[in-house]
Amino acid sequence: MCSVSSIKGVGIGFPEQKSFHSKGNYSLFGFNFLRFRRCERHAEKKFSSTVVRAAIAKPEIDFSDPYWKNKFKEDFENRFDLPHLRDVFDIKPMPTTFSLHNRGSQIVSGADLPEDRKNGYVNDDDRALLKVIKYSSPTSAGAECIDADCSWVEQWVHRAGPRKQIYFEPEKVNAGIVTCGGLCPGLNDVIRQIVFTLELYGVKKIIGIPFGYRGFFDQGLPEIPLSRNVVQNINLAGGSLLGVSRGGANVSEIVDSIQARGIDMLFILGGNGTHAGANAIHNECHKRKMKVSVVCVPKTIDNDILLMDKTFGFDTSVEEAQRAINSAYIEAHSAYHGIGLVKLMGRSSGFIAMHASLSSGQIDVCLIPEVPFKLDGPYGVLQHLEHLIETKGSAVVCVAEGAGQDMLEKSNATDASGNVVLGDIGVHIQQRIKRHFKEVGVPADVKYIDPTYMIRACRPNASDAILCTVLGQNAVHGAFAGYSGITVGICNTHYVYLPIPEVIASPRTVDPNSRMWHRCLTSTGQPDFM
Ligand SMILES: Nc1ncnc2c1ncn2[C@@H]1O[C@H](COP(=O)(O)OP(=O)(O)O)[C@@H](O)[C@H]1O
Ligand SMILES: O=P(O)(O)OC[C@H]1O[C@](O)(COP(=O)(O)O)[C@@H](O)[C@@H]1O
Ligand SMILES: [Mg+2]
Repeated sequence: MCSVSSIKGVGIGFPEQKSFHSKGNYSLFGFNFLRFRRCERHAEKKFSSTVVRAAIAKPEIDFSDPYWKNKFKEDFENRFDLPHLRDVFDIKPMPTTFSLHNRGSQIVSGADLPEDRKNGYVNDDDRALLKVIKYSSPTSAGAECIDADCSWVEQWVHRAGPRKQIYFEPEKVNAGIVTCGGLCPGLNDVIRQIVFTLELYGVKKIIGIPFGYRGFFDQGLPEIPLSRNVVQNINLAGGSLLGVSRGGANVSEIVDSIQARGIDMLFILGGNGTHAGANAIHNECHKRKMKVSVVCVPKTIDNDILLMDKTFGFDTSVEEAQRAINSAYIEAHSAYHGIGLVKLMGRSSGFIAMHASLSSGQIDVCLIPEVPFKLDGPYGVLQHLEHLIETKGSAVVCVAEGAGQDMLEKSNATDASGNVVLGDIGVHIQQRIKRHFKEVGVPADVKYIDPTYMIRACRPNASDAILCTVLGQNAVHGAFAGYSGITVGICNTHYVYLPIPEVIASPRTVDPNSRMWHRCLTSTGQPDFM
């Protein structure tokens, strides 16, 4: 039995938390050194929409212990151990039907492969290194240290890919796919690859659940049968073939619906909220002794999922944002004392704004949620804009939607998923700029562009399309390998499986001490606005 009382859980609040806790003058991984088992780790999760409470205890490491590194590694291995159907069921694997040797319609099972084609499978013990930089000191840029000396400790995570042995008979599999949250370029590409790969294993029954978690219990929403024919061209359009939605996640009702439909492999595409729901679904299925594999594919243009290089759709959004930035730049440069202002998405993370600013090379001021700023005063944004108008004759500002929320009136309103409804920082800054220049008697021509929905409704660019392909295929391999409660990701260019709680303990945010933020500041030339 899992005992909750044995764990001291620390609430990890959305969205303010950083991915790493700060302790003393060096940053310390938020790792749990209590060695509780996986079921315990999940037990204390309370799923409210805006707060995910992960049972992550504050690390108490005895650095005087000569074996602390070994203990750390052992603990890390335990935490990143992947939940498996074997943990709950007495099941035996069978040789895979996923062929590395495809001859047209003839499927060659893994067992019958010729010798020279048998080394294409990933072993359960294969690992990828999660952290690849050895920081020599806690003061190194972006340093993520465990101890005061920033000692090097290997952290390995599980490699994704097809296994030689599988835990489902493909002919009997009943697979479901659902897309939740907001839109993101590449959703259709992932759906398409999941369907293709399932069919390659030999799966005959694949359904799409319409409009996110809502589709599980809204009787008026029929499920969508999926096959290679149905999904063949869906990657040519943005959006999701299945539709998306926020809110309405009642885990017990969803699992009732999974049970009633006989789904035994569920692929869930979504962001941190969706992952929290997916983990709850995974736990509930296991509690009810349902042999269901729940596998997520992280979807968020905000790029706010922990541990991975990036999420699909992010690159595309950054690229799409260029068009808005370029328009703002042209407007600003063509006007007398022109000021262009672009608001980009990013609820609690400024990745899109930072990357779009950097790549465009046209931004003078980039404002993100992670870095506080003032509009007024000698070091404020407005004063700097005055300086830019005086010296350059124009200026372009890029602001992430979650930035500067402290200067807006709080409404306490939430959306259907429980996400805080943000004040419109773009409109606020636009008004403040206009007012300021009027007050100081300097003419300024302010043009405000809000392309937020345009940057996520498009189809993915080539590199995102490839990422979607690999993630979608790996999601299916993970389910056949018998894992559940996992998500797929790319870490240091390698594809991996990660336990869901580890990637949503807090939203991933821009580290103001990172090289990337410093590069952004170097590029914009902006001062500190505090
Ligand atoms: N903590 C949670 N537990 C269970 N379900 C959740 C949780 N947070 C959000 N959800 C559900 O997940 C879905 C998507 O969440 P949302 O926050 O809108 O998007 P995203 O997954 O992109 O962050 C919604 O249906 C929402 O009700
Ligand atoms: O208007 P909507 O659909 O709520 O979407 C707005 C939100 O979508 C996002 O782009 C992405 O959020 P999700 O990852 O939760 O889908 C946020 O940056 C933004 O606040
Ligand atoms: Mg979210």
